[in-house]
Amino acid sequence: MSAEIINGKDLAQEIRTNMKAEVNELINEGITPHLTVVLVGDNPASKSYVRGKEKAAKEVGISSSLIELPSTASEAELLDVIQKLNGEPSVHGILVQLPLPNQISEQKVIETIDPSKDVDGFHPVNIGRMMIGEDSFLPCTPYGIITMLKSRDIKIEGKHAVIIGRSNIVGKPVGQLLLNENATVTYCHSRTKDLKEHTLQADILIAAIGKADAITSDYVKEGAVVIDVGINRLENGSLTGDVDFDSASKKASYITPVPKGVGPMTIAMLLKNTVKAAKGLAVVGK
Ligand SMILES: NC(=O)C1=CN([C@@H]2O[C@H](COP(=O)(O)OP(=O)(O)OC[C@H]3O[C@@H](n4cnc5c(N)ncnc54)[C@H](OP(=O)(O)O)[C@@H]3O)[C@@H](O)[C@H]2O)C=CC1
Ligand SMILES: Nc1nc(=O)c2c([nH]1)NC[C@@H]1CN(c3ccc(C(=O)N[C@@H](CCC(=O)O)C(=O)O)cc3)C=[N+]21
Repeated sequence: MSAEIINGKDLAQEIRTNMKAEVNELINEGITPHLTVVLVGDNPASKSYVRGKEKAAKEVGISSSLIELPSTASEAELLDVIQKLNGEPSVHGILVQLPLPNQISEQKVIETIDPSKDVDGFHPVNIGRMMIGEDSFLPCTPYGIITMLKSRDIKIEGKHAVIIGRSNIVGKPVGQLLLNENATVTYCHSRTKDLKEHTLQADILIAAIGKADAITSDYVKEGAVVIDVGINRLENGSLTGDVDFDSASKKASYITPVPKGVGPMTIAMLLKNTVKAAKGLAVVGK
């Protein structure tokens, strides 16, 4: 079988185009959705992601601003910035770019963001609400993955989804969203014994480990849907995923590429969450 490619770049473009009218309506009502991104330090990958987000926001009419702190910034300084943004009514969404320098606790930062402005969906209130199936801000990458599956009418209910990776921002929440959609979910991680034994059972295989081209066709069941979350920069400057695209696409029924796969969808879902925040639709407590 030769897999059909789910192009996240094109789908994200379609989503942005469809969002414009909704944003315009809000602007006509006097509400311009506004996203503030906080970037600590000068990690080139983070800077490039932030630029991508600003460009996408502008395209749909969402205004955005960037607050940059030096890599030496203290935790107290960053928490102070977040508290000010929490209290600023014109700011609807707050995103603190991860990873943060070692002197700053990521968890403390995430917990300081007002859950009703947490457009990343990382705050424990949003994670908890997602877990019990209540309305919340969904984490952007998992939300993007579900949107990609639904765009092709790929059935999730009753399917066996195997997730490789269990981070709080990708692996765990994508498994939870698939469970909410009635999949049977298996999580694999670095301590999993015999990874292949699990992945070869997957109807839907999600790779989110951060190891270039690690998941070859040997790990893929014939006809599986393969979602590649990995973003790995090679020495020659090119980007590649966690999945060995050429071999895996010979067995998969659907596959997502890198680049032009999950990455652009993550940004599109961030914009959706920002509009949701601006509409005051986030019924999340503090
Ligand atoms: N496309 C997008 O929008 C996004 C892409 N990414 C990319 O996705 C990838 C994963 O990101 P993230 O979740 O933050 O990464 P983390 O490093 O936080 O987590 C990696 C996970 O993979 C597991 N793992 C590592 N090596 C193996 C292995 N050989 N076999 C099985 N499991 C393994 C780890 O296990 P253990 O828990 O035991 O250590 C861990 O759970 C990265 O390439 C990142 O750049 C991330 C966010 C958004
Ligand atoms: N608070 C926070 N929220 C995040 O959502 C977050 C974060 N921190 N830290 C880093 C990761 C990574 N991430 C990506 C988003 C889009 C692309 C993306 O659009 N990639 C393009 C390629 C871009 C290029 O060429 O450089 C693609 O895959 O086609 C990649 C990576 C969001 N993250």
